[in-house]
Amino acid sequence: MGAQHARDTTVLVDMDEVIAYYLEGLDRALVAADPDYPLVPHEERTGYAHLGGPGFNPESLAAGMNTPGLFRNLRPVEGAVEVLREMAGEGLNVLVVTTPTYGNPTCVQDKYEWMDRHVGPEWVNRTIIAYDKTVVSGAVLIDDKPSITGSMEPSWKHLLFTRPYNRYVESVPRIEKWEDWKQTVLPLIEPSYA
Ligand SMILES: Cc1cn([C@H]2C[C@H](O)[C@@H](COP(=O)(O)O)O2)c(=O)[nH]c1=O
Ligand SMILES: [Mg+2]
Repeated sequence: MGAQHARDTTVLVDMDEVIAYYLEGLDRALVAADPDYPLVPHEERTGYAHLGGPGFNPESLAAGMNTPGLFRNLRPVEGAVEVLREMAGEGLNVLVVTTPTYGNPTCVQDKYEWMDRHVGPEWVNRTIIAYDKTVVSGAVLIDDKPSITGSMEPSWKHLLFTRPYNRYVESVPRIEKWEDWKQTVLPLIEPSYA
């Protein structure tokens, strides 16, 4: 079979903190696991891995992160589901690419169920759960993590989805909010597409 597109129109979209509010769900799970857990207000997080306040117990953090059902109950980010559908409707090949939490026994199933419930059943097989996002081919990856590394030189250009803990990053182009997708995503696919 020949190539279906004359150029790569694949847009890869991260899940946690990009289309689903992971940190809200994690906070609930942390307090359930340890009522004294020192939560970090989201606006005060200084980095991606800043998940506990002074004196936090790493075992409580692990218990929260590994809570069954955590990933099933996340709230969708405003506008995200609509934009996924809109991008697909414009002929882009949209795939959701997300890293699992290995110790969470329901994480993988929860992520597929979340996509089915919030975006639609046809999006389940558009969901790639992978530790190494560099092996997934695409034109653009929209992701909140400041630095994404793996075993390959990525084919995609990273578009940083703005969250409080990545505001200090200046080296990566960013998308501030979903409604900006046309101005930010399309020029990275091909300038003439915009
Ligand atoms: C936002 C965030 C996520 N994680 C954990 C939770 C998930 O298992 C993965 C998701 O990673 P991805 O880069 O969004 O695919 O990582 C975390 O540990 N800390 C965070 O701030
Ligand atoms: Mg993320």
